[in-house]
Amino acid sequence: MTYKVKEIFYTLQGEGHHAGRPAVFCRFSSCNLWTGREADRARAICQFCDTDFLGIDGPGGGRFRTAADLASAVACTWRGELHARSRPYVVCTGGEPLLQLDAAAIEEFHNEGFEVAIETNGTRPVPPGVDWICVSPKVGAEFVLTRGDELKLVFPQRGLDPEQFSDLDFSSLRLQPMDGPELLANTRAAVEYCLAHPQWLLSVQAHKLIGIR
Ligand SMILES: C[S@@+](CC[C@H](N)C(=O)[O-])C[C@H]1O[C@@H](n2cnc3c(N)ncnc32)[C@H](O)[C@@H]1O
Ligand SMILES: Nc1nc2[nH]cc(C(=O)O)c2c(=O)[nH]1
Ligand code: SF4
Ligand SMILES: [Mg+2]
Repeated sequence: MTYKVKEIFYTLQGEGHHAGRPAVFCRFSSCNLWTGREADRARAICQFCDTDFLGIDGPGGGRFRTAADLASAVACTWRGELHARSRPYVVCTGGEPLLQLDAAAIEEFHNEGFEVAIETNGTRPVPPGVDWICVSPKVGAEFVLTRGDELKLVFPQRGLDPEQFSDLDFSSLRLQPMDGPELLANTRAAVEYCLAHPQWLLSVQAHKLIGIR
């Protein structure tokens, strides 16, 4: 299996439950809910995406012929010291990582000593072995991943009531204001929602505020 990867970089997780945690981000190319081309955005199922995931031309990106090659590139990107309190951490994202991430890659990440997290839109099943599953459902897309660790809902989405999701089997529920022209209003609405529904915690995209990737 060849893996197509847009970029691999070391930064802090900016979002959700693990915000602030150092991680290697492995951004897989392509998504099943948008082509990634601006010309197609208005017809896409997911229209608010904040990410360039097209191609393999980002820092550390490329085609990796084997799972071991991919894991080795991720391991080379980790810059933290080894410490008993924390294992190296890789966040598999995209695009939609579940179009490519398979059991072999997860096993090789583990062999390199990594804890493996995923950011997914919830339309595909997760192979076994992933240590932290963060699901972010999109209105109009199928939704098969009804359990995981973290449900991170971009808010607001037209026709989507967070309470549709609050009884599902996730230990962490997050509302993340939709970035874009309405970010300020969306943030205010998300704050109000969390104040009234304390089962939901706010997720701000901290990396954007502090100017890291
Ligand atoms: C770029 S996506 C890649 C992973 C996967 N395709 C997904 O949608 O979960 C990573 C995270 O960014 C969130 N996201 C994308 N665009 C956003 C935006 N405009 N505002 C806030 N969050 C956004 C997604 O919902 C997801 O939680
Ligand atoms: N710092 C940082 N944190 C993130 N958390 C989820 C991200 C993503 O694009 O999946 C992301 C990202 O792109 N950068
Ligand atoms: S599902 Fe994720 S990667 Fe795909 S377009 Fe939406 S936010 Fe972007
Ligand atoms: Mg991002």
